[in-house]
Amino acid sequence: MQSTPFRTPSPRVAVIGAGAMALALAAGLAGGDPPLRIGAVLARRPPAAPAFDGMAVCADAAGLLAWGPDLVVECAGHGAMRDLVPACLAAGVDCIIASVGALAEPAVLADVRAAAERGRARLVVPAGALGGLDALAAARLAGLTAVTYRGSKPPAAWKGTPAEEACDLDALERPAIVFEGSAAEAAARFPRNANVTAALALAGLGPEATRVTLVADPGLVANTHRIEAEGAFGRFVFETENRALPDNPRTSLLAALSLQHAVLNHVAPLIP
Ligand SMILES: NC(=O)C1=CN([C@@H]2O[C@H](COP(=O)(O)OP(=O)(O)OC[C@H]3O[C@@H](n4cnc5c(N)ncnc54)[C@H](O)[C@@H]3O)[C@@H](O)[C@H]2O)C=CC1
Ligand SMILES: O=C([O-])CC(=O)C(=O)O
Repeated sequence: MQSTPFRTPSPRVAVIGAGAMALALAAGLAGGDPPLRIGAVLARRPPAAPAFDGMAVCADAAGLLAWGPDLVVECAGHGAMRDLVPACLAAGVDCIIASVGALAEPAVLADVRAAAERGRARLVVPAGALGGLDALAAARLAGLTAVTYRGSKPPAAWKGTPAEEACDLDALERPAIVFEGSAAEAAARFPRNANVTAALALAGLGPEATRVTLVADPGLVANTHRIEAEGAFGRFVFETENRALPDNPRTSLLAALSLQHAVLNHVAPLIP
């Protein structure tokens, strides 16, 4: 038998979405050691970037499933997560998702859970642009008392969001709070900027009790995420300053790398 660095000889990995994160994921996996080529993409139109060359292009969930993936990575948006991921899970295909914010809606979480149970498949929720969720999920087992999150991005990253109603993004001279509330509300109102708050809520205190502050800061070039957590375990503070992807100022490179790591974790026998 041919030797392979993966658990199966040729893992069949597909991606939903062909935007900034899918591009970074495809290029990252193909350039890795060992290289792993994503074989299929579900996209609204055939993607032009060379990173997608050679991939089967699918138009819908039926086409994707007909290609025969053993792993699907969603990086398209809340609508794609809600509409496409349950079908993949119900068909027995494991999924890794970027658009975690969709799970802050209890009905969507229930739907996805039921589909995964029906298909005996696994939904993987990566930390995305955040870090520290392994510690938070472990700490939760002994009880958490408070989890707060503060996410700060340059004004350009908040364009086209409700932050435009909170301040004049083009005229900001100092940091402005554009949202304060629960993770549930943050994930729903900022579907392209606050998926991390839903991942934090799932790992910790849930969508209502996780407190969120979102900030537009003209002094920043990086997307900054700060978590503070307290509970029976003690206390931790985790902060990361993330470079954005070249094709999307809202999305951190670390979010794409987190998906890449989750894919490798799924296909490799051992990965640190
Ligand atoms: N968990 C995390 O830390 C993060 C999660 N995200 C999530 O990842 C998503 C993707 O991020 P980017 O690649 O930066 O966004 P992007 O806007 O660059 O790309 C999204 C792509 O998905 C496509 N798309 C949308 N709905 C689709 C559908 N139903 N079927 C097929 N294609 C569809 C769009 O046409 C676009 O090409 C975001 O919308 C957000 O929900 C983004 C950043 C961080
Ligand atoms: O990439 C980031 O920094 C976070 C983000 O957009 C999200 O959670 O939706």
